Amino acid sequence: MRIPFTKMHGLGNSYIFINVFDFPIEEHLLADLAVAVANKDTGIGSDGLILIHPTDQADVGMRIFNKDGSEGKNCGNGLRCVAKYAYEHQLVDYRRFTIETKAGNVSAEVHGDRSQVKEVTVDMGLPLLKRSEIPMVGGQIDQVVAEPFAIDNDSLEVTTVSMGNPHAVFFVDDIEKAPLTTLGPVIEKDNRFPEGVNVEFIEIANDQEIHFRVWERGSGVTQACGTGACASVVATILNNKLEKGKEITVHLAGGDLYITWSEDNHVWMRGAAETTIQGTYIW
Ligand SMILES: N[C@H](CCC[C@H](N)C(=O)O)C(=O)O
Repeated sequence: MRIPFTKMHGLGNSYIFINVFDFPIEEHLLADLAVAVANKDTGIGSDGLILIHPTDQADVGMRIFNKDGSEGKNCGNGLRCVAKYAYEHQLVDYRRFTIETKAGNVSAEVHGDRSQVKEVTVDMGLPLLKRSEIPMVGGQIDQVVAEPFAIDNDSLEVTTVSMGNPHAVFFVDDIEKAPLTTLGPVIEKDNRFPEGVNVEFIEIANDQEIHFRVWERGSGVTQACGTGACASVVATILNNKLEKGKEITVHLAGGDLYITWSEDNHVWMRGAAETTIQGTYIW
């Protein structure tokens, strides 16, 4: 197959995008295609695959597949790239439009002209906070906020938030010493998370900034995670470490995202989206 693709990233969290409006792909090929394109040696190299597809539920649709071929229900960095692509390629007529995800619709607004969108704002909707919505098993209390979480020989405290996809957030005193590659993969697959989980470590810098590192479900360490940044700001506010309604700067490995958990409970994400390669993948 000769597959036209565009490689884009949000703060270094990169995906291979296929415009299904022009190039439909059979469903049974998608997981293997995600693994193939993500491979830096034999493929293109990315954190996964994203399809931009027609839908009657929104202006455009997004499906996201992790590096291991698993399908995620949402992707914040992917959404900003999809919005950029859709506006620049005239799949949509206006700067504000809706995007369907497996977790429901979101609304996006692009900033910049059709020749090059630099930044996108997304209303990510409401965070899901119930244990059953994460999902997480074990424990009785309906919301998981600073809950004791024994793992290997460590005893941590976990706060869980779903942005349509599951996130386990842990607070550390020094982000550079976060056990990202030691505990990340273990927590990702822990049986308390029946659908797996994205794992975030957070250091509070001040009342408007946090430092962030992530081990992603299905992709491992990535430079950035948009839904993770949203979940982390919500978790920090649930722990009374930050104030609701203020724009928080999240310093990720790949750059900064600006997140607000507003008084009406919507989570807003603002950040960059960039195109790096357009080409044909031979598979
Ligand atoms: N690994 C995630 C999907 C990608 C999310 C991330 N790249 C983002 O920007 O939100 C999951 O399986 O839920």
